[in-house]
Amino acid sequence: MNIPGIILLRQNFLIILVFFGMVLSGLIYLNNIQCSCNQQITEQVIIKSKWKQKTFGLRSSSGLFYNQPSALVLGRTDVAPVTSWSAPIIWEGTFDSTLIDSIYKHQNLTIATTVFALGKYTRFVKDFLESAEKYYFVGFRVHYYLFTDKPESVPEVKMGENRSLTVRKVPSLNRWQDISMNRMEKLEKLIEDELSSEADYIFCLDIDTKFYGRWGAESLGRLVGVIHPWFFDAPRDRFTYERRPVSQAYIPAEEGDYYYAGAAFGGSLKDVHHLTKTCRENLNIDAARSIEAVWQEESHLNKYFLLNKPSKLLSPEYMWRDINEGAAQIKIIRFTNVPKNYAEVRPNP
Ligand SMILES: CC(=O)N[C@H]1[C@@H](OP(=O)(O)OP(=O)(O)OC[C@H]2O[C@@H](n3ccc(=O)[nH]c3=O)[C@H](O)[C@@H]2O)O[C@H](CO)[C@H](O)[C@@H]1O
Ligand SMILES: [Mn+2]
Repeated sequence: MNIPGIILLRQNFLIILVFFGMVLSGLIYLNNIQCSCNQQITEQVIIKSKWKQKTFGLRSSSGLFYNQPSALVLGRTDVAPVTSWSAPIIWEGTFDSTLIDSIYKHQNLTIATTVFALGKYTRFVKDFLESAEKYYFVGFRVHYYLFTDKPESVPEVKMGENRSLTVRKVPSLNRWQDISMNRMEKLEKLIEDELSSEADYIFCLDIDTKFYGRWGAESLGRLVGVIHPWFFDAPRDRFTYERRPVSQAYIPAEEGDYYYAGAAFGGSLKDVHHLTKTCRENLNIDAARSIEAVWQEESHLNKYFLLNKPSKLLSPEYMWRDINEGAAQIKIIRFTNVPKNYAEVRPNP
């Protein structure tokens, strides 16, 4: 080969080399993009599966005897057993406790249950815990979390098998409204930091309360609200929703489904985490504008449930006015407020 021929060959060789170099770096670039995508997907999967979700379905045992459910006849005709968005409303006579317990026992559940007792409200702890041990999720694993500013005053209560109590010290607060509202933030943190790998469901309850009847697996659901005992038969324009548009809890007179109690709500960890986070954020926005909703976090909870419909509602049997009060529709009082002298027990009016 002559000299110009050799030069030509070398030039072609260089061009081919550069071409392959470009293809190779292109491939490396694409591969990197794919890797970082995979990484993002893995992270998403981890975030999603952070919540311990069991999806066993509603398994039942053979050989279990119970009354045949009817497609035609309602268990109750004097109350509504379902909402207009097809969520069940749990009333006595609408479920079979033996069947429900047997279904949920298969799932080996842990139910976290939170209460707050600050200041003089520590006096309610003993009756709450003792009555819960008798009636609340009997036969299931229950982990109570009690937040108090006086851990030393928490009484010794004998816990059943698979049942435990964790006491957390929290700072005292001067206003009952702040104590009540502050629960949302504390619950949000508890779920985030500790419960995700520990519990399957959570219920958040008032402490000035007592159980008098079964509260069991019929109450379990993704997002659970309790119909307030004073408003189950009232028209929505009479509900004590927050009516000032400046508040994040605002609900106009022509909107609203039910009036829900602030004293009891629950559901899956993921859903209750979202609920507490949203309410805490909205409480903070209101506070920054120097506005406090008429019924504090209960107002924000009602706004949340208007925009995020509960998947299950509990009738006022699950949060009644007082053990000595009745109503035609209340066939059993499961959980009720205990009477209190507001002026004496609260730190401020
Ligand atoms: C039946 C019902 O739905 N009750 C709600 C209602 O009034 P309540 O009269 O039930 O409110 P409350 O005085 O019981 O306060 C709510 C909770 O805050 C805690 N606490 C309060 C004061 C105190 O000094 N120490 C203390 O620990 C305690 O856990 C108590 O159960 O409105 C409140 C907010 O405005 C809450 O939404 C309550 O859940
Ligand atoms: Mn209360």
